[in-house]
Amino acid sequence: MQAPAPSPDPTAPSAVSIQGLWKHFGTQAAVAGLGLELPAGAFVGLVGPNGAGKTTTLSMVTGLLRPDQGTVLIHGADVWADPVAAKARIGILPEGLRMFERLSGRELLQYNGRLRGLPGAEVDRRAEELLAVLDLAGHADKLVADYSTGMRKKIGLAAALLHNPDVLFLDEPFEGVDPVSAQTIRGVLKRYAAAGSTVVFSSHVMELVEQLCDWVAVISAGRVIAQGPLDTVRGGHSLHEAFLELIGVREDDGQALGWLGGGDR
Ligand SMILES: Nc1ncnc2c1ncn2[C@@H]1O[C@H](COP(=O)(O)OP(=O)(O)OP(=O)(O)O)[C@@H](O)[C@H]1O
Repeated sequence: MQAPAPSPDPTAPSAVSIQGLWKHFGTQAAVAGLGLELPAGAFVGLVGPNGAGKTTTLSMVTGLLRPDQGTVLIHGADVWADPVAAKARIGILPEGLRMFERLSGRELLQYNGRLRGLPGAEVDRRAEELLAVLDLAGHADKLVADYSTGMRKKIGLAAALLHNPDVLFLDEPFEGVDPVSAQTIRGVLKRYAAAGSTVVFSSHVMELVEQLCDWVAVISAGRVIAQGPLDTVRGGHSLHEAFLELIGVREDDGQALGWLGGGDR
């Protein structure tokens, strides 16, 4: 049986340190002074309602979108001042990942491995292991263009893990993934985290976050409104209940949609 992941030490230096992060789109502040400290070795769930700013935050934290203001450190390396050092330590599975569609799954991993500066033989060894563990060995020579949604998530995850990063960021890794593939992805992530690496993923599925994560950050309107160990954030309730409470669920005023489902057409 696999050993449980060691609990993160909140006093250890942060794996990810975000301070005063801002991003405007036109006049709208999508991320509004967001701050976050994530301990090394934590399995972090980033939750928040639609439009809260999770994807925008992850894009800025991983060097894909330039912030208006603020700093992001990955194990002390500044993502925007020292991108080469910071990016060497991270793996990313973005939402709606665009990939080289005319490469096969195996070629995509070989290409990514060489980009990361790994020796060819090591890339081949790791790629074959990842393809096998993620149940993609039988599809390794198929073009990525012909992969299903779940297969795309899995090959994207393999590409993000190939250089064995210290911190892995995943935006909605389970969206559109069937239960079998989800189980495979969960297994790989747990194994990765059990070895002391840090995982940060966004999700709307509270049950999944409760199952996997030992650390949670709740984002609303571009800010962090709660962060800490899972048990502290949910405070004796389910995460679902705590989330609704923190966000402040809007009451139905009883007036809207009065026509819906009635006899009036
Ligand atoms: N490129 C863009 N141009 C304009 N507005 C944007 C852009 N990207 C995001 N936004 C806006 O910023 C806000 C935050 O969006 P973001 O995608 O970060 O939220 P999210 O928490 O990931 O949402 P969801 O859970 O629905 O994926 C939203 O109001 C969104 O409309």
